[in-house]
Amino acid sequence: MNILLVGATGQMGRAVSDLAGSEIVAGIGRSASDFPVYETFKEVTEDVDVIIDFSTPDLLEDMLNFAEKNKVPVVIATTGYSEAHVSLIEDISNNVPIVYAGNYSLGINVMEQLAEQIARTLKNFDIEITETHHKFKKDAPSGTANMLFDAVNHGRDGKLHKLEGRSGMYESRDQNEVGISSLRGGTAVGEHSVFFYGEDEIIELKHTAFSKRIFAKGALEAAEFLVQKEPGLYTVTDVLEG
Ligand SMILES: NC(=O)C1=CN([C@@H]2O[C@H](COP(=O)(O)OP(=O)(O)OC[C@H]3O[C@@H](n4cnc5c(N)ncnc54)[C@H](OP(=O)(O)O)[C@@H]3O)[C@@H](O)[C@H]2O)C=CC1
Ligand SMILES: O=C(O)C1=N[C@H](C(=O)O)C[C@H](O)C1
Repeated sequence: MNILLVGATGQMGRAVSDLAGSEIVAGIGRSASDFPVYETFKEVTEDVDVIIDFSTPDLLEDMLNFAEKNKVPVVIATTGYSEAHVSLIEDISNNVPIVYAGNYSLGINVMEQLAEQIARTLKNFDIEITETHHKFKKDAPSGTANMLFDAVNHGRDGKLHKLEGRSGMYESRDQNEVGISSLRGGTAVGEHSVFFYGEDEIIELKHTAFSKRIFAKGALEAAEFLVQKEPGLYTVTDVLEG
């Protein structure tokens, strides 16, 4: 594969290039690397089979314009998108194949399915989500916490709503709220828990990432999957199922 790596010299960009080596033919970023790194998409002249993006929402529009114009599939791993950004991803996926996920690890994608199943079965349990990341992370809640919310909300037929951080006075807990708490510090790679609180019992589903390598590996597998595919919006579960 000839890969264009967006966010090439960031923490995740370096994890991807360490694994992919010479498959990275160019990057988008603001520092130098072993391969050509451009600040804008219009400078890219290399033949590209697939784009892998670990960068910032600010680059989304230019990246999707480049992908559509050159008919190049895209693996989107960046988080922190607005609803308008997500609509744009959905629109462009009518013309180019896209995998879009807030987390490319294997474990989180199975955890999503388990969380949905527990939410559906234990209808009266209160649900809370926590996430912990390194001190450099820019967005909160994490993309993964949002995915886990979507999973439990699906299990409760769309009746749930998010409460991002609690502060102040409350009469009582709204049965349909899901509190999402974000912790930031040090070098924490990524920890996510979904708690289900019942009467005299608690279930905690917990995932801990010990390296950034797992996300890079998952994104590269998604890229291999995508180069064969028709336009559409795909998930990591689609990648795992081949
Ligand atoms: N889906 C998943 O599995 C995962 C997703 N992520 C997500 O990936 C994204 C990147 O994470 P991470 O690598 O830790 O972050 P970094 O801040 O380390 O990397 C972001 C990179 O994007 C570059 N960049 C930012 N703005 C621009 C711009 N306007 N033009 C060109 N380059 C730009 C930065 O350049 P500069 O250094 O010069 O600012 C930096 O190199 C985040 O959204 C994160 O949440 C992370 C891990 C896993
Ligand atoms: O910024 C990170 O580091 C991570 N971001 C993703 C997220 O927002 O969920 C995935 C992973 O947890 C690491």
